[in-house]
Amino acid sequence: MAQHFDYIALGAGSGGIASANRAAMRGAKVLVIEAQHVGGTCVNVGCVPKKVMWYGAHIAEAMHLYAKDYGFDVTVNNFNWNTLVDSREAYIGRIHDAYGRGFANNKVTLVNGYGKFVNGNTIEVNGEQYTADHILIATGGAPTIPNIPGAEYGIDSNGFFALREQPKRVAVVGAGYIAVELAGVLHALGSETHLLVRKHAPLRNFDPILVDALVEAMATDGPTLHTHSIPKQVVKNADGSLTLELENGNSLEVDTLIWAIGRSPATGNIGLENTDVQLDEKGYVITDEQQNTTAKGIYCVGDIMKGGVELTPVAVKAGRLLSERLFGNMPDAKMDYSLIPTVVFSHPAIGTMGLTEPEAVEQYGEDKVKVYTSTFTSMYTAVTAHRQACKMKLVCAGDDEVVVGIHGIGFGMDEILQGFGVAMKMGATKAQFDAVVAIHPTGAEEFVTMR
Ligand SMILES: Cc1cc2nc3c(=O)[nH]c(=O)nc-3n(C[C@H](O)[C@H](O)[C@H](O)COP(=O)(O)OP(=O)(O)OC[C@H]3O[C@@H](n4cnc5c(N)ncnc54)[C@H](O)[C@@H]3O)c2cc1C
Ligand SMILES: NC(=O)c1ccc[n+]([C@@H]2O[C@H](COP(=O)([O-])OP(=O)(O)OC[C@H]3O[C@@H](n4cnc5c(N)ncnc54)[C@H](O)[C@@H]3O)[C@@H](O)[C@H]2O)c1
Repeated sequence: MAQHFDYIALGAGSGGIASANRAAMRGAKVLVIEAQHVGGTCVNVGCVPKKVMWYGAHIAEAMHLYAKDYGFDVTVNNFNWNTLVDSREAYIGRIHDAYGRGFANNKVTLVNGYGKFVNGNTIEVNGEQYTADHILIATGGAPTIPNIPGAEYGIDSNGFFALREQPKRVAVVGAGYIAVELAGVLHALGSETHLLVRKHAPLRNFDPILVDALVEAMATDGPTLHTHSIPKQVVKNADGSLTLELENGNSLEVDTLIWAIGRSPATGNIGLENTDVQLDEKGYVITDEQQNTTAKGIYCVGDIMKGGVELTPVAVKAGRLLSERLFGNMPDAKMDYSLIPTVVFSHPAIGTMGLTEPEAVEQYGEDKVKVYTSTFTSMYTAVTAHRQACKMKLVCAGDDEVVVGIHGIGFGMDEILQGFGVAMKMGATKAQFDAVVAIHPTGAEEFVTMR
């Protein structure tokens, strides 16, 4: 006999955990099924280990680039990659424990195993069947590997987090968040790092002020950027090194190759053919604005959702709102996918929300868009030989100059954006930004003093 639950979450990542706990808090009998580690991509091979490595890179930069001019005579005898990895994994272990306590407190049942739909209200895992009135699919995604000869000699972001030895020479292929973040970390920690992008720059869909400043920062103190560089073939050499052959005729020899060319949704092997859930041509789940799939009683949040935004807080919020709708007496609850702030943990960090300048011009017309910018040297680096630029931009639209885009790159930008996000979400105008007294001396004050 199948065990029956009010709610099953397939996948205990950002979306599944948040939704399951909220449903249980609202009185539902909940089952979570997880094939690997609780916490999903974010906790195990995403945001969390990435941010730890980024902090490690910060410490390296402080010692190598800045300490001397602050008067410290620092001699670094050794950097032990494994110590950093051990500290990181121990921290992740403590997060796993916290999730376990959360599930226990909320009386959520966890089953470890790979779940598959048997029909629209039944999931089978480890040979057992479980039924529910409501089922959430939150299975996340996996890194994409290109279809070229020798691609298998490369690793992906999961492989990066599994590295127990620091690569001496490394190539990172891709131009998105992951490529930029991993290349920045590897470079700062001392690997000879090459970042290969297909077009003229990384993060090319971000506001041009960010792209230009990032490229400038990379040229000064960052990984070697190879533009217009498309891998054609990877050859493994007798000494174990890899030669990356490019379509433009160039080649590059490295010890480790990391593919960071995007991710694909994990929907291909979960028995969706036994349900009425429809996928788009790339395998993303089609939903309406309340996370309903095309199958009654089956919902979806997170990275597998068509038209979604692949960020942890998005999966978490959508998951919680769905549970409020299903079990919390909030029939109209739905996620607002507009104006989502995001940070790239590059060197220096990027924070961005809303429209880029080109997008605003296209949407409102050139004469309705006014742009304010600020360029300065972060005070943290200004007293050193490694001066690092901060660049900020406000994109305003209409006669009221509503702030429709906020973009910044520079020291502290990762922590600055959240508060301005509140103002933007409330529809703040440039005049309202200016009405706030600045906090001095900070980088954030530039956003309220731009002329
Ligand atoms: C390197 C990297 C860095 C990132 N950094 C950030 C960041 O700094 N900030 C940010 O906001 N976002 C970041 N992200 C994105 C973020 O991790 C994802 O958006 C988020 O994890 C998506 O949550 P999810 O619930 O959709 O899926 P996931 O977190 O991927 O969880 C899905 C879970 O489902 C499980 N699963 C899959 N199929 C089955 C099955 N059949 N049965 C049982 N379990 C199954 C998987 O094992 C997994 O645990 C990063 C991603 C990566 C890869
Ligand atoms: N700081 C953060 O919040 C953070 C960090 C990491 C990831 N994420 C999330 O995870 C998602 C996935 O990140 P990602 O970096 O894998 O994907 P992405 O979509 O951001 O970037 C993929 C990049 O690879 C390039 N590319 C695609 N195919 C290629 C090929 N064959 N050869 C060379 N380049 C190719 C694309 O042009 C694109 O620039 C992001 O969109 C983001 O939402 C967020």
